[in-house]
Amino acid sequence: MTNVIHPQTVDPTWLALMIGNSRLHWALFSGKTLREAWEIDQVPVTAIERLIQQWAQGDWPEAIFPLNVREWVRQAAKAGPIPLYLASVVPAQTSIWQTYPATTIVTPDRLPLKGLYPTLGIDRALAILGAGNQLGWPVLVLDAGTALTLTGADGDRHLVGGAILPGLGLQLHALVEHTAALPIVEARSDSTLPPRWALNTADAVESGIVYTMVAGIQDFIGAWRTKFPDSAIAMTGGDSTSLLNYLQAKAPEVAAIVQPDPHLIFWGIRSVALAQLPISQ
Ligand SMILES: Nc1ncnc2c1ncn2[C@@H]1O[C@H](COP(=O)(O)OP(=O)(O)O)[C@@H](O)[C@H]1O
Ligand SMILES: CC(C)(COP(=O)(O)O)[C@@H](O)C(=O)NCCC(=O)O
Ligand SMILES: [K+]
Repeated sequence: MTNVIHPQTVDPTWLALMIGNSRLHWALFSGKTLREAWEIDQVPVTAIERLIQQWAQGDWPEAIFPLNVREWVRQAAKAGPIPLYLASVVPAQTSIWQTYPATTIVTPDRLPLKGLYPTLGIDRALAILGAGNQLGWPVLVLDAGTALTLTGADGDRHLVGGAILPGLGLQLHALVEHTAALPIVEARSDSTLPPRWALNTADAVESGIVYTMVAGIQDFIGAWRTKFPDSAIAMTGGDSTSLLNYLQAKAPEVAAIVQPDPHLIFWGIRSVALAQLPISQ
């Protein structure tokens, strides 16, 4: 069981929410300190409306707040509605959260980054900002979520560009959905490499997807390092542990320069919140 946490500092409590295509990613901060991070599954729009109403009335729905943070948020809310910093790549969900009275939508124009294109995902912009703040610039971010995105910025915080492909889970599921005879294959839990020359269907699917993804990642990292030899490289997202384990098995020298950090997007959101909230630096 996780320990119940309580607000002990004078720094304000605030919440960060990143709405991804698979899950809602939450973090509870006091001031600049991340106290707890958790994920919940996508919730249908009607259910969210109910949850937000409940929350605005001082009830802390278990569907959103795990037991160990409920006492913290309950106490912190005595001082007024807890600020919520929201970023979303699912437009249908974004507006609903504005019915909560203390929501700030994080938009790209608030971020100290250059050269962003209008339709760039806010998750990608925040992850590159978070990674640059933590590791320095230039920086390349791999975000292994529903999609696998690669996003790079130079030493001047200027977006160099990136790439988008179906993520590990999505590739496995899409192949099953669009074929008649292929079985559901989950990536193996120990993230060991499958046999490359597979002799059964499940291994063949896993081999095809894993080896091509890892080769693609190696190729992109190599190309980035040719441009920016000393650049930091960071990886985040739900499949980052699996992919990094595969990379470690296949190309340990490449894996060694990739820094995993599950909270890159939250570090990006934090820099927006710090500029607005009364937080001691
Ligand atoms: N507990 C989990 N529940 C759901 N997906 C998970 C979980 N752990 C790892 N994953 C992997 O995370 C991927 C989604 O990554 P995530 O970062 O949550 O995506 P998004 O940011 O698009 O919501 C899925 O493809 C799945 O393989
Ligand atoms: C590429 C994405 C779907 C990734 O979303 P995720 O896998 O994190 O849910 C998202 O960043 C997005 O909708 N981007 C807009 C297009 C772009 O970044 O160019
Ligand atoms: K992603």
